[in-house]
Amino acid sequence: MKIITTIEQLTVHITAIKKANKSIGLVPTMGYLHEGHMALATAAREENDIVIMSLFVNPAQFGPNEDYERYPRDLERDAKIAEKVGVDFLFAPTVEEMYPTNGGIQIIAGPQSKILCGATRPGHFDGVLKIVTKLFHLTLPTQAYFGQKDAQQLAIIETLVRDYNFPLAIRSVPIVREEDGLAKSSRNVFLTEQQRLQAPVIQQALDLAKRHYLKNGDILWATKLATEHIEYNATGKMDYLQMLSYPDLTEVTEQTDKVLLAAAVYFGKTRLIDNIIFQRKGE
Ligand SMILES: Nc1ncnc2c1ncn2[C@@H]1O[C@H](COP(=O)(O)OP(=O)(O)OP(=O)(O)O)[C@@H](O)[C@H]1O
Ligand SMILES: CC(C)(CO)[C@@H](O)C(=O)[O-]
Ligand code: BAL
Repeated sequence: MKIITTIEQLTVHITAIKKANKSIGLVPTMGYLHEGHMALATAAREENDIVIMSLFVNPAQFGPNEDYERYPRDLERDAKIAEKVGVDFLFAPTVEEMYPTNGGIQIIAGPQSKILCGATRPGHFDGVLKIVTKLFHLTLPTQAYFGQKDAQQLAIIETLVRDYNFPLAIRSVPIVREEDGLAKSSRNVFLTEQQRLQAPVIQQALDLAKRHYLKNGDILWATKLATEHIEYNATGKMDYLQMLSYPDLTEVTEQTDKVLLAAAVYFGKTRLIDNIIFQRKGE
């Protein structure tokens, strides 16, 4: 595996790969790798000739009072993990390398970005689209891999790619969980022992809401029950727990096929997200 830190080096490799007519699988990450990222890389490894993983804590998607500074970083550790799962190129640029100028041109995400995480993190998805657009242009992937844990992000990136005719396919990978159901996340390292024990309530609550909704069809009641389940069983503070049509992220109606039940909960300063996606009329 080669570690690359500059756009110039990356371009040399991409040009050679394209010339050899090889397919490229891109796995964008912010590093501090865990089994969730490894599942993305494994899927990319199976489906492409060349796998490129990017590792970049993107300042553009963090708000001023968020955890950009304290986000966990460990390039040496990540490089070992990436190599093990068969990544060919690890692209780990600096902020100056990615954002050397600010010409003021922005990519603004649409209505899908104003709710759920976007309501709490204004501008977050604009920052995500900024970096993924750059990564798509720099790596020219045949396919790019994203996790369903960030279901809203996935839906917004799919919209960008569809509406702006990016010549690549978006591949989504199911959520990888700890044995007790907690979704794997780089931010889990920030949890205290007590918070870590409580954190699986998020998934339990989402399951409860799903079962209740499929039985009674009452969204308000299902989401209220699930919210209370978290509030009763954990010290975490609710950000949101909502049920929406997926992937458009609008209100659930009789026409809705797939439903997203998503939650974000603060454990101290650590904000965890999780979701489940299911057929409105049951599997
Ligand atoms: N548990 C998981 N299962 C599947 N995919 C995941 C999981 N966790 C992260 N991913 C995916 O990995 C990619 C990179 O995510 P990122 O580097 O932000 O990791 P993260 O663990 O989600 O970080 P954090 O939870 O702290 O935001 C994203 O496409 C994300 O959806
Ligand atoms: C897609 C991404 C790597 C862009 O910084 C990030 O939002 C993430 O890790 O999900
Ligand atoms: N996986 C989402 C990245 C973020 O929290 O900024």
